[in-house]
Parts: sequence; C-alpha cells; structure tokens
Amino acid sequence: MGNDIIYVKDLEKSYGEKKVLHGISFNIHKGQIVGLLGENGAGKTTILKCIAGLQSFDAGNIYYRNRSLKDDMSIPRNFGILIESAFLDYLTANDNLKLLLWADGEVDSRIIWDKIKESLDLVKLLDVKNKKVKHFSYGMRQRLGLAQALMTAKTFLMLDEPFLGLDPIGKDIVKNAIVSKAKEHNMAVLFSSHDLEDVADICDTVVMIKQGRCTFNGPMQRSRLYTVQIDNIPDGFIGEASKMGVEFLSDNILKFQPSKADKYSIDDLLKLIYTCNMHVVDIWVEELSLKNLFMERDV
Ligand SMILES: Nc1ncnc2c1ncn2[C@@H]1O[C@H](COP(=O)(O)OP(=O)(O)OP(=O)(O)O)[C@@H](O)[C@H]1O
Repeated sequence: MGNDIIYVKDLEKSYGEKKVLHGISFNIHKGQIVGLLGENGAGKTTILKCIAGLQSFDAGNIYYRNRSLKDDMSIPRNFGILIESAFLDYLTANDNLKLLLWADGEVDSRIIWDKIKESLDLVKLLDVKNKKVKHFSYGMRQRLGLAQALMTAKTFLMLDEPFLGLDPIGKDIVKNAIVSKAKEHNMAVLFSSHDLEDVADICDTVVMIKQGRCTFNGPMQRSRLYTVQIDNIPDGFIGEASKMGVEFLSDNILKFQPSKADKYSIDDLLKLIYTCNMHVVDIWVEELSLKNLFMERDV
C-alpha cells in the first residue's frame, strides 16, 4: 500500500439480486498506467463508478493515498474522470472548460487559461477552442472529454473506454496524451477498454476482468513459445525439464513457454539439454499474440 495512489480492496457489488463484482483487488501507484480489460458487461464501468464515488459498493473498500473513500466522499474531487462526459453544446470548447474550472473554485484567469491551453494542446483541440461543441465530430467530443479529465486531474486520471469510436489518428492523440500525463506529470492512470491491443500499447499493468472477477493482474508483456526437437532423452532429463515447466509433445519434441515457467528462460533449458549430452535437432519460435496469452487465463 505504501506508494499507492489508489488501492481497490476486495470490492463487491450487486445490482438488486445480480452480483456483478466478486472481490476485485488491484492498486495503482504514481506514474503507472493500468488498463482494465474485459468484455462487454464484465464490470469495468461499475468499478470505475465505485472509485469515482458515483456508485455505492456492498463490501471491500477503496483507498486514495491510504485514506478510505468511505470516510471522505469528497476525495474523488481530486480525480480527473472521463465517464459519460457531457457538454453544453451551444458553448465553445474553451467556455465548457472554463465553466468546469469555475465550478472547481478557480477564479484566476491566468491560471484558467494556462490549464485550458495545456489540456486542449494535449488532445490537439487548441485550434478549435472557439468552435461551438455542437459542431464537433464524435471523435472531437471524445477528446474534449479527455481534456476535461486531464484538466481536473491532480494525481489520478480515470477514463472509461477513452478510445471508443476513435479513428487511428484520434486513438494516437489520446494515447500520447495519456502517456504524457502519466510519465511527465507522474500521474496514476486507470482506463478501461475491451480492446487488448489498445491496452497493450500504453499500459504498464493489465487487470483483466471476466464476469466480475479478476482473472489476471500483472505486467503487460508479450511471450514466446519454443518447440524444440532433440535427438534422444536420457534418464533424469524428464524430471529436471518438467520442474522447469517443459511439456513433452512426443518422445523427442518439447514445448516450453518461459512466461508460464516463472524463473526459467530458454537459456536454462538449452543448458540442461547440453549438460545431459543431448543435441537440438531443430527449434521453432512462435510469438504468442496477446490474445492467446489472456484468453488462456480463465476464472
Ligand atoms: N445500473 C445498473 N443496474 C442494473 N444492472 C447494471 C447497472 N449497471 C450495470 N449493470 C449490469 O452490471 C454488469 C456489469 O456492467 P458494467 O457496465 O460495469 O460492465 P462493463 O464491463 O463496463 O461493460 P461495457 O464494456 O459493456 O460497458 C452488466 O451485467 C450490466 O448489465
């Protein structure tokens, strides 16, 4: 808990009779980008709404810098939040953001302009700051929603499906803005998505949710699968190789996936093969897609 900005602990939530969160736990520290990944209906928005204080929860707790949200419901005012953003269509982008800062208690026009400029610049909307929002495209509205969240975020930024409906250029703009805020301003970031590749692109850690349960919580990494053909298998090899997580496909073909083998690498396996006086006849390397990696993890 020490460096955590957000710590979600054993969160449970039901809507009526229907339980949708079954003990969700994860944490986010300064400068870390966490991607909350899951299919439609997995429970992502519910988690974000609980953290934002927009939804009550039944059990567990949420801490912001070791302070319980239950003890101080004003805590989410420190967060930059993008969940179903709303704008006043007949006002310009600039005026919408200005209103938000006024509502937040900011009165210094210099500070107001600096904040608006910085966030509109990050989402590449500075040129259209004086355009009325009713003339914005869907993608521009999404980016304006992100600008709102960026502007009010003090230490924590939380975004629900920030890439939804964006074209590749729009996605890149949003991704760059998120990474810049996290890495240059040391901000903790949590965003939800059902798209693995979008999550993989920018996050340090993935929390995967399936039917309200966490099925994976760990660093974002890609993985390789090695298939090794050897000439013979002497006594003693099978036991040692099995300890390393090697699977035997036939008498002389082995399968090894380092990401599943905890502390062993392909070098360790090759060393074992050579110390047992065996020879590698052939070796095939397959880059596992992220989809393979996550879909094999089940509840
Ligand atoms: N206000 C509500 N009342 C009743 N059930 C709800 C409510 N909000 C969400 N649910 C249900 O809770 C479950 C989780 O929904 P949630 O919106 O959190 O999932 P999600 O992962 O964000 O999905 P999506 O990607 O479709 O937005 C779903 O079965 C949904 O139908």
